[in-house]
Amino acid sequence: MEEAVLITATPAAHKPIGRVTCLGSGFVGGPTSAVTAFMSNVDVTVVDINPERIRAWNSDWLPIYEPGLNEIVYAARGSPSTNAASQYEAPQAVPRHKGRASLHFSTNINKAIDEADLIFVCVNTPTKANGVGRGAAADLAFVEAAARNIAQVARQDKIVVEKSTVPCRTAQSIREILSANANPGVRFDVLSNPEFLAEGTAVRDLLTPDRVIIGSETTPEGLRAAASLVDIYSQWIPRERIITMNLWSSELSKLAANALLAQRISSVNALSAICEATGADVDEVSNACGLDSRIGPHMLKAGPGFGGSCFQKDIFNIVYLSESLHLYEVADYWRGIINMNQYQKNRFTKRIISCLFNNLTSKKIAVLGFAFKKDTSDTRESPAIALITNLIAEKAQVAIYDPKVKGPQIWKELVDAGSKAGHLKQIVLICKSAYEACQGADAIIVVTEWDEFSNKEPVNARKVEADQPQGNDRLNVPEGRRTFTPAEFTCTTQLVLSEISTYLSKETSPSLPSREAQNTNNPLNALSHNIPHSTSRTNRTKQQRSSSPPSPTKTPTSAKPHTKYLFYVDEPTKQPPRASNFGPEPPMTERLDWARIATGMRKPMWVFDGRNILDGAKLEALGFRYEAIGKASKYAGFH
Ligand SMILES: NC(=O)C1=CN([C@@H]2O[C@H](COP(=O)(O)OP(=O)(O)OC[C@H]3O[C@@H](n4cnc5c(N)ncnc54)[C@H](O)[C@@H]3O)[C@@H](O)[C@H]2O)C=CC1
Ligand SMILES: O=C(O)[C@H]1O[C@H](OP(=O)(O)OP(=O)(O)OC[C@H]2O[C@@H](n3ccc(=O)[nH]c3=O)[C@H](O)[C@@H]2O)[C@H](O)[C@@H](O)[C@@H]1O
Repeated sequence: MEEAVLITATPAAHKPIGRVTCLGSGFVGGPTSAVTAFMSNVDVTVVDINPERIRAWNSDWLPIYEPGLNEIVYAARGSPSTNAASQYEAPQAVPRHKGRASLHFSTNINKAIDEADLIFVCVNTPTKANGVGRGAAADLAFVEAAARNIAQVARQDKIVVEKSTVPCRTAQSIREILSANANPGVRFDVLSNPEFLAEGTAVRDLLTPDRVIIGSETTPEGLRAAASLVDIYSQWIPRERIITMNLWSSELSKLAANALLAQRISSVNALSAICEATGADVDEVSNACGLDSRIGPHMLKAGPGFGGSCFQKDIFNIVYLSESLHLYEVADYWRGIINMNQYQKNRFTKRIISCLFNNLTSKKIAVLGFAFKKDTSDTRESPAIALITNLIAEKAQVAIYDPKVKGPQIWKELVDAGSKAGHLKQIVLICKSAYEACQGADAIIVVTEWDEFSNKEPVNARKVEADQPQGNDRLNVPEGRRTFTPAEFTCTTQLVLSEISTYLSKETSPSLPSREAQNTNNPLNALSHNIPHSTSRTNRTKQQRSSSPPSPTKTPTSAKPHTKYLFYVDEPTKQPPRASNFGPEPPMTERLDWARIATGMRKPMWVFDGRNILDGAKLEALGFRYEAIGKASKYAGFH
């Protein structure tokens, strides 16, 4: 068996990388390329077979929503705004970070492959829908097509980096496809470099990852290729967080990490069912367990079942692998996590139906949130889809509001889940505000934990700091210095960028690579330097202003002028010229006024909190009947 190898010194003759091409401009390819172009000295060209996506990446209206992403893309593109007539002025304030554009989006795939020294493969790897392994194995058609394309076009040696999540030993298949189709004299080295970013925190995760994994062959050529990639990442990531290992360990580590994370969520969701039956409170149980340092606090939040494009797919991948290896008990173990997730989704719907007197016919149900989690526009496998499909089957009228998901995307998901488009138009309403959705409703269901829905007191930053400085470990902030808590961190673009800017500029931080500490041209510094302190166009609400943690300029940890708080608008006020899923982001709204909602609802007024983001006592004081995941029901099953 090959042993894991830690590259401590860069092998002498490895190739310096100047140009990187990324195949796939999705949730991974786009942000990863943007941060790489922004933080390193390489030029990155992102290509995609979907021209609409590339058009969107080249426009003011990016195809995905991620806090902090707009600013980095605009800066790295070096072309602040493509629409001169736009009222969207924020990008003009962003400087060119290197004095030139180093991030490009293109549909000319062959040219980009030909010019690249290193190619990231960030294409989709969905679960197979047909044939052998249907419903479980990974569909590698996009990966194979990408490999063939690279082999046919390349006229010089390339390093091919598998960034997509793939089954263990896929690098072997890629290598065979590349060498079988290669032009004479062209050599390919294949690396595995799985991505661990989570949506909603992608920029932060890419800027300050817990670790970067690079798998390579342990031959001199393989190690040299790995060293080339280490060189890129080490321009902004501390070297000790860049781990090298053999290819198969790297591929399996990605699947394993996702399976372990999903397993925690299914475990806590299973406990939530016990809580509801016994009167225990799942938040209290999670907190009690998470304070054990061996368990840790993350990924222990009960909810309506996990969503997103990867957890289920990657566990199915392990199930399929286990069965292929005749490890049936192992396969059953992992399959149990998905079964529990499905059970949780159905359980939540059943509880709602039970409370509503087992009759939803013609009742108006407001669904708050459609994205699979907050701070993303992604809807893949969102628990909202199964929930709404169930409500439709019960003949309810459904009004949906999500601050970042566009109407056409919601229609598409519901049609893909089996609803008829014509029927949907009659019974589903997509609303521009939560107030519109809740007007005249019999019940409200909170499916996504967007901050604006919560009526809980914002986290008291100072108290959390004193109690549990858990946000700091991820950022490796030196002892005694304050940073934002994870909850604050994920809230807004401003927090993400200003905190990261502060972090990267700390000259005394022992964990920073010296390049960052000494680099006065650090692009993040420039980014915050040049953004005017204008409140006139800010989309921050009164409440956000009063409840936000203090500006880094006012904290003792960040006295530098360039760490000032960013008042930044990332939403254009003008509609884009075409109708599509890719449009301007609507402004973030203030927190919901639940008293106002109460005045417009039908009685009895139900609120079903799928995320435990509401203060039930406050709602009950307003006359609502409040039910929450993992808390004993007061009403279900009594009719
Ligand atoms: N979404 C996430 O948060 C994460 C995803 N991953 C993994 O990364 C991979 C990509 O995921 P996403 O970015 O979410 O998928 P995505 O579906 O958003 O993007 C994939 C893109 O690749 C393009 N594409 C397909 N074949 C191509 C080709 N031959 N040449 C150029 N472009 C091509 C597609 O048109 C699409 O735009 C998957 O394997 C996924 O499991 C890993 C970590 C996080
Ligand atoms: O491979 C991937 O695609 C990525 O999958 C997840 O990231 P992501 O799916 O974007 O988001 P998570 O924060 O992990 O949430 C996944 C789902 O679990 C739910 N969740 C999460 C955490 C929790 O405590 N409880 C809970 O129900 C979320 O609401 C969401 O529906 C992993 O966290 C990433 O590390 C990984 O790179």
